[in-house]
Amino acid sequence: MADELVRLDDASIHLGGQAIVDRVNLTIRRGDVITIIGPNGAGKTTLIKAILGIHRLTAGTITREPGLTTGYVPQHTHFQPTLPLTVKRFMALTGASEADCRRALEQTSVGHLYHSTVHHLSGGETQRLLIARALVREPDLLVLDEPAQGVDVNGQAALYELIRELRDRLHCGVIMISHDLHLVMSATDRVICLNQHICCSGYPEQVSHDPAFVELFGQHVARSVAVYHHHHNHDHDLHGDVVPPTDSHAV
Ligand SMILES: Nc1ncnc2c1ncn2[C@@H]1O[C@H](COP(=O)(O)OP(=O)(O)OP(=O)(O)O)[C@@H](O)[C@H]1O
Repeated sequence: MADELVRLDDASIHLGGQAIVDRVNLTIRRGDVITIIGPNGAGKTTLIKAILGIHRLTAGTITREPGLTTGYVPQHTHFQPTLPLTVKRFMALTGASEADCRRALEQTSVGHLYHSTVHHLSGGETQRLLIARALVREPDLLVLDEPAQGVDVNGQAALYELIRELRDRLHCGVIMISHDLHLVMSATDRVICLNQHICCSGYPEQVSHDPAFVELFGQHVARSVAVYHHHHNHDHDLHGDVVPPTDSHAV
């Protein structure tokens, strides 16, 4: 199918004799922003490593678009504190040209930090630097493992906004793992709830009402996510005043 970047059919990964990922079916297309949620140890990182080709499937198939390039932001990046490392040097380690490094840094709005030391960056700046590194090869698919970790709440919303902007500007696909359920529900097109197998998946609002989601995250979380992702039950006129909904908006 057109724009299909990666397709998993009944994909399983067994590690140490256990099914860590169990018969997952998933298609990622250009333009998608897909978020994987699920409890600790659910196999989320293992699944995205399979998408990247780091883990081999033990059953099922994975099909990648020929010539697919991926950009990856791993869950843990440790900067050695005893080594003074500048943003410039960190980006140069990718082997990309200075122009490409600078372009990627501009794309994540941290171009002004080119000569800064990586240890002095804030949580949000660090994550933007890591996304910039993943962008230097102009990936078809951006794979992000908890991109908002270490970022304050306002910064998290801005980061998810950036990810959507990058998807629009670069016309790539995005698959990410997140634990920030509220932000996920507002910033993603499709949610996959993983607990070895896919418990439920779909548009954020569908998923938040799914019994499997409620079972995994509890009534309280499900209710708060559903409230957060509310429908407007009214429209506004040209002056901003509230008016009854038109038929096309009625829910
Ligand atoms: N090489 C390995 N051999 C055996 N078990 C492994 C291996 N790698 C990971 N696991 C196990 O697989 C399970 C899933 O790990 P994974 O990191 O994919 O989970 P996760 O959903 O990303 O978790 P978290 O949200 O805590 O990051 C864990 O129980 C982990 O201990």
